Amino acid sequence: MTGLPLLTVSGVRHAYGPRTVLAGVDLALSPGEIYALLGPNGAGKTTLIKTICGRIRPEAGSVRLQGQDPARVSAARAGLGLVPQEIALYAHLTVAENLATFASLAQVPRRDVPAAVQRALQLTRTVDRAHVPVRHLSGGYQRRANIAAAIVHQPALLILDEPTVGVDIDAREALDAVIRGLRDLGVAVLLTTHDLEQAGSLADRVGFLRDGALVLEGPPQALIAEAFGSRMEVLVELSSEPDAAGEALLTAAGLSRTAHRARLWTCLEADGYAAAGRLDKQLRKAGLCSREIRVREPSLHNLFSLVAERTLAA
Ligand SMILES: Nc1ncnc2c1ncn2[C@@H]1O[C@H](COP(=O)(O)OP(=O)(O)OP(=O)(O)O)[C@@H](O)[C@H]1O
Repeated sequence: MTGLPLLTVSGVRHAYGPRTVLAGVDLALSPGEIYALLGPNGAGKTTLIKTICGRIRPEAGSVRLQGQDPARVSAARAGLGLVPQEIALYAHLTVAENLATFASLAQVPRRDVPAAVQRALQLTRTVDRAHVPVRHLSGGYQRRANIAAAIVHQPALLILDEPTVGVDIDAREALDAVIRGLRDLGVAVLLTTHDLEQAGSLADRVGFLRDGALVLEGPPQALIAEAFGSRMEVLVELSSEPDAAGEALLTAAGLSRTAHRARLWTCLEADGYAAAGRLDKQLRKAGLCSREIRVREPSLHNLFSLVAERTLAA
């Protein structure tokens, strides 16, 4: 992270009818910084992105990109590139044809278009697919081609809405490498994601949006250390889904169900390994079979649960 903020969002408020979605959001982003915006479904992430892009005018507060308001000044909008959730490319055109089209739309001078296309292909590692129609590309290549289209005019800020949707695990590393490469060139990157592994490994800072405000913000490892200290996560994977009595027992033992799998239960303990042994015995005695008990360092998943459950100390 270097220099003064490139993007400043101050006290932004927005409502859809009676429903307030953004209730005073403050956010600053510097050149060469990756910021991951996290939050449950419907938290307002996409609305905030639309506001930053100038597509929604906030009812209160302000957005400034390089000192200008993107909702009013088209030159400010030229300073950003957006990769939406759904791939937004011409499916029948090749990657290079798409990039040339997007370059022209972004008013790159005609003589500079070939070099701009080449640069975007190289930065997104899509040179080998330059002459392939987009509809024949894998999900990972389509996403990178969409990033290429968003950066062909060399914006200072790149915004990615859910970049890992439709991208398989193997292609994610390549995607992350492209995002890091852009960051290293000084591009500021703002992304929304439900992929907490990606956010934890990629972002310089994360921000949790809840109830229309950023309730927690900072470097992921520092936030995790601050929230959990030296506690470890104990994960219990049961052989089968517990019945009501089993659930009561697990809850009484201090475990809570993970969001994604009914058989996977978790708790945070100061004495992680000893606690795992204790739990194992306790569960066996009660007739609950665990397939595996793991002890690991807390992650953004734990922090996300903590924030979502509003149990974080004020
Ligand atoms: N055009 C609209 N009119 C009315 N309500 C809307 C509109 N767009 C979004 N909403 C509502 O505003 C809330 C925030 O939506 P938004 O898409 O910003 O959330 P999000 O955090 O991006 O969600 P997700 O993670 O599911 O993409 C949701 O309750 C949504 O239903």
